[in-house]
Amino acid sequence: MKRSDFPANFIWGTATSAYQIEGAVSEDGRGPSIWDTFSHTPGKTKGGDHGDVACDHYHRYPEDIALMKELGVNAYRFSVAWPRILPEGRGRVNPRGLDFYNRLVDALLEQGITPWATLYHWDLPQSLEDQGGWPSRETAYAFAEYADLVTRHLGDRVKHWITLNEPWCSAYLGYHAGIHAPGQQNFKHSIWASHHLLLAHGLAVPVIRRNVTGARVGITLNLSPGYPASPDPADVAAARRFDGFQNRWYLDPLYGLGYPADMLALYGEAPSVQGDDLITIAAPTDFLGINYYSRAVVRNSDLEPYRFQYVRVGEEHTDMDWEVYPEGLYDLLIRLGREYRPKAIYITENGAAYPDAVADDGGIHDLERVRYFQRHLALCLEALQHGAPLKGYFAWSLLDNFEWAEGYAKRFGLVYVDFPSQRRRIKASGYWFRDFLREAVASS
Ligand SMILES: OC[C@@H]1[C@@H](O)[C@H](O)[C@@H](O)c2[nH]c(CCc3ccccc3)c[n+]21
Repeated sequence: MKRSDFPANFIWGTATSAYQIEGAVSEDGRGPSIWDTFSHTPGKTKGGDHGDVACDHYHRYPEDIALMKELGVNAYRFSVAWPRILPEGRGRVNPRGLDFYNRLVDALLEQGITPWATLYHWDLPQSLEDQGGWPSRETAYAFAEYADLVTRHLGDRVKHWITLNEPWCSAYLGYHAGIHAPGQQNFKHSIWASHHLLLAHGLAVPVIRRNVTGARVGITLNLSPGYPASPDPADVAAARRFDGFQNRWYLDPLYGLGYPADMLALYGEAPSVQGDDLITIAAPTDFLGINYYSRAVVRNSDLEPYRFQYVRVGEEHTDMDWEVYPEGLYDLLIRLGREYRPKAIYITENGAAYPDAVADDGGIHDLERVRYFQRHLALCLEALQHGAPLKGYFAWSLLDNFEWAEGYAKRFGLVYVDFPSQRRRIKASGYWFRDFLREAVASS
């Protein structure tokens, strides 16, 4: 499989997010986010890690753009930090926050790299959380105001916009599982949060289109195909519930189907839908972003409210203990193409954590990660050849970075970061990706 097997206009990129790489959390007027609060709360992140410095990208972005150039990517997916732009979430604008993204975008364009901006990658301004956070409908309106401000300032140069990164994570991990910021464990709040996140997306789509000539707008979802652990009908039903919990709860409203009836019945908790919300949420988009890492295998369980249990399967697992299962990406792409018929699909994240180390020769020989990329790209190609509307691929991630609750212990980068010195080193996977993009590799 080689680059020229893909369409000539296929987008090849790397992805990051603001809180995971920027650092400079109190510089140039940035306000606190829920991840500043959460990561500084004892016990919430591995080793008490936080994003205060991270990859110091706020200062080192020219060097990081040079790395993207060396890898040969033609696009870069980053996120805009809401608390840099509006330190209190709404109202007072921080011009130095906007200036950073102006500098970043101009530097990318200068290198011929197309900027793809995610408006929200989990760093909700703390003051909005203090006023209710995503369980409050007001936060959806605040997001639309934020989207308006950012796209008015960057929309002349940034044409590709992703409203939200993974609303499932913000709602479920943040408000029910409690393992992500703000760390609540309240099922009802997580359902309300999911609705207000989708509403925020729907409110922002027309705002972005109004502000950006030629805008291409979409949302990024973390989707996982669910497989029953056995042919037992109870396990098959559990897999359907998993699919509703992880995938259909978001896909159905976004594609005009409303919330899935089986899940509404299961939850017994209706989202706080008002008026035309479902029409707003189903605003037509230009693409669907998918973050794919692995599949789920589940069996039946009495565990309320989802009533499924994960089953650990497979021979190969990454450092996150996620099964390496590229076939799941193929199945997912084919299903989405058939069932939801998005105009275009971009893999906005795909990658793997492995315990990378600098070898005696100074290299990082992450051959497992090379293999992970090769296998997943091969299945992307197969899905594309079988009709999936796949138009691009962003590797997660450009740099080793702050991996949320796992802190800096989990490395996903094509580029190794030695955090004490901030020195970057391209890993074997980075060189492989570079050669793949240059078409210098022998076709495998
Ligand atoms: O965990 C690797 C990446 C994160 O670094 C990204 O910020 C985030 O967009 C992202 N999503 C997923 C899949 C969903 C997930 C995220 C974190 C923890 C568990 C599941 C994996 N990743």
